[in-house]
Amino acid sequence: MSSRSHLKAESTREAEAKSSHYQKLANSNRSTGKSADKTTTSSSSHQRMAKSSHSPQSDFGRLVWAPDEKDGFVLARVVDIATNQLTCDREDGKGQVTASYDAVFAADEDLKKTVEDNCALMYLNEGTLLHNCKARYRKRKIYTYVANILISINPYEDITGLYSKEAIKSYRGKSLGQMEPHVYAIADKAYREMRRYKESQSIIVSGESGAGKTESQKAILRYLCENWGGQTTTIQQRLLETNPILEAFGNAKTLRNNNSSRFGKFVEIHMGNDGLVAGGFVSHYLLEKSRLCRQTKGERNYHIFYQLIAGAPDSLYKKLMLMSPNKFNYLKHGTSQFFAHPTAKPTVASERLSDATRKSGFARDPIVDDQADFQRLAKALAGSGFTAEQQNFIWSTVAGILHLGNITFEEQVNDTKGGCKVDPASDLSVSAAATLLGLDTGNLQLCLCTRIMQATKGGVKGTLIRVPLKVGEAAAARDALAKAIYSRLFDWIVAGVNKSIPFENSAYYIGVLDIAGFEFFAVNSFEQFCINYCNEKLQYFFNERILKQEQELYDKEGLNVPKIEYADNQDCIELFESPNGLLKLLDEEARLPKPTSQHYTTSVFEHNKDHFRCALLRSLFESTEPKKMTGSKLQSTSVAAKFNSQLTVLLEKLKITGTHFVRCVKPNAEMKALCFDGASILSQLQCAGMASVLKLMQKGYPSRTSFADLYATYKKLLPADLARLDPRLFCKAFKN
Ligand SMILES: Nc1ncnc2c1ncn2[C@@H]1O[C@H](COP(=O)(O)OP(=O)(O)OP(=O)(O)O)[C@@H](O)[C@H]1O
Repeated sequence: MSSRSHLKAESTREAEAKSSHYQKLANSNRSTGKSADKTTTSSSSHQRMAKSSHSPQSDFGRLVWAPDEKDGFVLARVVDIATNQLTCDREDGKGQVTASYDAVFAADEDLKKTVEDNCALMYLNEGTLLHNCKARYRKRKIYTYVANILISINPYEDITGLYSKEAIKSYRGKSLGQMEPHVYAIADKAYREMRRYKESQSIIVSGESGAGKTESQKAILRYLCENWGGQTTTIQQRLLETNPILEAFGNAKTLRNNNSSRFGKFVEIHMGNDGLVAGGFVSHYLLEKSRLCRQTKGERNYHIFYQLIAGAPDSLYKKLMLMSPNKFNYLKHGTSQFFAHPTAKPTVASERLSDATRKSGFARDPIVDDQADFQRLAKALAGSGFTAEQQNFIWSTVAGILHLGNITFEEQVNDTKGGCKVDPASDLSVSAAATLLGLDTGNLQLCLCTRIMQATKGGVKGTLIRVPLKVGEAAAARDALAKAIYSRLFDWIVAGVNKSIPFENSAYYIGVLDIAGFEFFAVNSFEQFCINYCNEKLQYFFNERILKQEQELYDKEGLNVPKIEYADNQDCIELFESPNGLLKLLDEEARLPKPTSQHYTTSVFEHNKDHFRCALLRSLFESTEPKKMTGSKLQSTSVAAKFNSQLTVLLEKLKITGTHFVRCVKPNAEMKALCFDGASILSQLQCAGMASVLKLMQKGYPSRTSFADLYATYKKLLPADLARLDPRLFCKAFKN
């Protein structure tokens, strides 16, 4: 479990952090097998409870963290103690707070401390965690540990030297806690454990949109490539170039993040037996397709469209028949303002600019620069082995999709079947789309205005019939075609990227999972539904790996630590996955001749109305066998089913690797540098399971050291008889 080097690290820490905690949850994933040569020690101070639940009278006049809607917690002094609640005077003079005992946490001991690992505080709870993170964040220290889980709070500004080459070198080979908390330290730990245990590792980076997941993932990738890139620079260069490629096609400006990844990814960095980077592999999940045809006000389509318009050389621009973003239906509903780096002087020709860019200039962002990013993308594609012909195919397909979106339809007045035809005003768009997508213009027109049906009765069974589409249906078919082309293009590009970073010589890998976090919107899209489901699964994995296994270890070692209750979300996962759950019913609905949201929700409620009540009883009667699909209208795998099976594969991978967690936090909704919105941050930390971890640490054994280290410390002072014992037996004797 813990390692020798962690104890060494302790001596380099500040006095206040004396009881080193870096190791506590340390690889609780190893708690069963590889912990045999480890033991635990406890710091008795941590056994004291923080809450004011003990001896109420002694709490009178005490400084506490009291809940606050805006700041999460405020400092306050207990002035009244009632049966179920406390009343406190706020220290900022802004009145009183009345709250239940459970919601108030002792503050007096740790007020002036800021510690690298939150577990080094006297009281481990949400109040002290938030305070510690805030105090550190003010000093531009964005990283804090809770045990060996890293909390990373987005600074929204470049912090000098934080990711420099020197920093990369300085973390190499250092145990967690020897250096300031950093995502590099987590990457290094993963690397060392991969080598030590000869086992692949995963780093799970989570957090809501804009929290900094992608930037963390990139930092980890850079760290590994820079330190263990090996002799040949090609592979590491290609690995690093996956980012501009994936971001161009899979990232977009949203209201929450100018460079939001609209897909999930698991990037494996493969290492050979020599410990050097040997290749890589990117798995991607659930690209948000709805964005392709329509964007929320203030958001954009995928970066590639703007990059191409802003950055394509004149000849390519003409060949692709490009225009200003305002002239494309798939771009003009969102914001079509171009982006540039704050210091850049873009040279985009004025006819390419959108009205918004002409009026307000370029939006500035250090990460998104449409014109320059096009050059970067072309270079990255070439570097990743995409030939000139393949690149042209990509540009043509992207432009073809834009022209496809400009095709509109009108009713066929004389058509008795109520069919439609392509609006003559969009003839040019049809021919441009057909040319660029390599299709026949007439055929494209026909396919957009009709659908093919196979007769199942009457006439000659099996005959294919063309059924005319109404205007709305044809528009929907056009959008579906655009989305299908784009998502297949994305798959093809990722496959090409993977081909460029082969990993035949791989012994193990370090996988970095960057997947969008929980989000809650007034109207949740299907994609968000899937993402939330995925997050429930990951949270379950976190609970199992960190909370459950840690408690099992305490049980196994007979440590008598009281059980910590944590929110078990198995119920919620079953609601998605059970034979009558949300996913299965969705597939069934899609197979109906006329599926409706109303019918779907009704059947979900009907089948699951008692879901959270009589789960046990129901399980006695229910078959766990999934229902067989019979004579279906829908032959292909649904998006939900595909995502579900991808998720199963992913979780299987995570289960057999050592895991490390980076919890990213978005500090404020305005994307402002160093602005700490306490309430929102607290809620993110709670969702990430940090409150439960702290509870466990408070009651459990946050400090650990190996038998070997304890033995080495005391050996010289002991009589020869005892010193002869092997470390494990020695520790046993020592304990008794
Ligand atoms: N460590 C950092 N230092 C400086 N700026 C950062 C850092 N991390 C994130 N940012 C800023 O925050 C923005 C959002 O970060 P990022 O794209 O990594 O978020 P995300 O969690 O991946 O969001 P999404 O889920 O929407 O993809 C970045 O574009 C960058 O401007």
